[in-house]
Amino acid sequence: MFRGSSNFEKLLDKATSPLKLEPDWPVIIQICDQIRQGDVEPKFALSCIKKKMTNVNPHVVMFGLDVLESCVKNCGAPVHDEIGTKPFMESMRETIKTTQHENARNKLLELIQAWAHAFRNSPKYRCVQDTVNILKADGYKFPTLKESDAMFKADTAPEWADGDCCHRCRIQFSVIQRKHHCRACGQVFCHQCSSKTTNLPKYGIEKDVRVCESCFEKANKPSTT
Ligand SMILES: O=P(O)(O)O[C@@H]1[C@H](O)[C@H](OP(=O)(O)O)[C@@H](O)[C@H](O)[C@H]1O
Ligand SMILES: [Zn+2]
Ligand SMILES: [Zn+2]
Repeated sequence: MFRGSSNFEKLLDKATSPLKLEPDWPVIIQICDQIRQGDVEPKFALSCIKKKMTNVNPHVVMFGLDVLESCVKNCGAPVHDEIGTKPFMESMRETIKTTQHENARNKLLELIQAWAHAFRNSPKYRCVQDTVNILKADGYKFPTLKESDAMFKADTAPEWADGDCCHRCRIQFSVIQRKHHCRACGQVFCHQCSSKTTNLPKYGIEKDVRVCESCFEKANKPSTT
């Protein structure tokens, strides 16, 4: 875990270097991949990104916002679960109130508005819309919403299901018969039914991870073309 974090921090410092003249998208994509592959905890990643918001250098702040925007768009629920919390939203409000950089303030208002729109049907992330309402009540002016900003295109691995027996052979789990999860379908299996591994590029998972028999076959069937 520690290695992943230090590697993540190096990537983030590179992506937000004040020496850069424009966003370093290849590095930003690597950062998103690290989160999507589980190489770094989303909570840790976002705490590092948040620190960039308070940097004295406006370039660092703006590049940090580019990283934040990309992670929210590309990493799915693990990141949404972090930003859609009251503490995170409060820290964003604090940044909007205290930052010396007008561009950063406007970019953050734009992002929070886009997230509120994207999460409009998710009560779980209600505090994002609440934050927009509070900021409006505080007199902040939001830019016109661009629908495209609120489209999260990421195809992310499904959340893990729970169960007391194997999804495929129905054997009951016990102290001996341990549970395992397929990273492709998210279902719970015994070891015998999920002993294979494969990468899942469609979910941004480049390394081999545990999958069930049927997901292994699907991921490795010869293409018909
Ligand atoms: O070994 P355990 O103590 O039962 O814990 C299980 C392992 O962590 C499994 O990881 P894996 O899928 O990578 O095997 C995970 O899928 C299960 O949900 C956990 O219950
Ligand atoms: Zn089984
Ligand atoms: Zn599966």
